[in-house]
Amino acid sequence: MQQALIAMSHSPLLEHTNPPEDVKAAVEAAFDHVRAFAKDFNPDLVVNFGPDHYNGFFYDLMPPFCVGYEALGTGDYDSWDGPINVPTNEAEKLAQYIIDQDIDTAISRKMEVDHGAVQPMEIIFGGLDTVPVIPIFVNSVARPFTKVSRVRKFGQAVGEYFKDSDKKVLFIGSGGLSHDPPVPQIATATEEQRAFLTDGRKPTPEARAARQANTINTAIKFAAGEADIMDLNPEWDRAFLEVCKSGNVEGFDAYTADEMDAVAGHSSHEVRTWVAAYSALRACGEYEVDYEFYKPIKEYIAGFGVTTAVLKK
Ligand SMILES: O=C(O)/C=C/c1cccc(O)c1O
Ligand SMILES: [Fe+2]
Repeated sequence: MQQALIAMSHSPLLEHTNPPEDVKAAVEAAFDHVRAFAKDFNPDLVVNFGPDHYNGFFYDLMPPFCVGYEALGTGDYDSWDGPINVPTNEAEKLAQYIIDQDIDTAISRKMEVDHGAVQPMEIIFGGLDTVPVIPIFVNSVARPFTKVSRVRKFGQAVGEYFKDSDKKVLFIGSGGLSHDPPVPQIATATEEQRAFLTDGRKPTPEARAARQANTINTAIKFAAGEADIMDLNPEWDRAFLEVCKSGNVEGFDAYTADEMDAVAGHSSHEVRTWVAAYSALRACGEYEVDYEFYKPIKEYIAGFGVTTAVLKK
């Protein structure tokens, strides 16, 4: 088996809020599963589809996709802070291949990636300086959003590139499922928020702490039924997981940005990373989802999903 997949939610609240013990234990068991899965698969390379939350990408230049040739973590919410082990030459060849398939992508020789991109690798491998990783940004917070069918085609191009590779490649998708954390949106932003969304790199320690405290407080209130954010939508989450399991990645095309906002929250777009990852795996062959965990967890502001998939023999 040359390709495999892990698609999972992330949450910066994992270390900051306190769900009931049985919920924490269930999430930890899911993390144990993905760690064992990755250890068993023993990838030579990870291709990591991740979102960003205005830590690395801003409205001064917001691409739908970006392949990182070199990258570093932003360290938000105590996530990976520093250089990432990216095989630059392979990333360059991958981007050229994607473009040759008539799918345009940005590239970066200094891509900054936040908790949303790095958390799965921190959980699975203990960091981003171990297994070589090509980080790929998939815009999941900043309108305008590219159509989901485009994300599928982008993922397919990535998968095709690796289909006959002699390397064992693990595709990771990080994000989702339904959730609506307090990340500002450009359409409703105040002047100050608009300035931040446009060019908010390198926040002061105070600004970063205030943002993080706001998210943590919102999560605590959300769990207590008192927060002014959209509820999680387990029904939507389960339907999305069914599409992942079906193997029919064209089924993702029915999702539209407006409907996702309306029924699953403004950060449900993070499932675009799953769409890219599942489409990449599908381009390598028929797959089966051999593990699924799901729980709506208000303390993490996340419809929390964890899946693994392998190619059919
Ligand atoms: O960027 C933030 O401040 C918050 C991000 C967040 C909160 C809850 C769930 C997630 O997936 C997030 O990325
Ligand atoms: Fe996120």
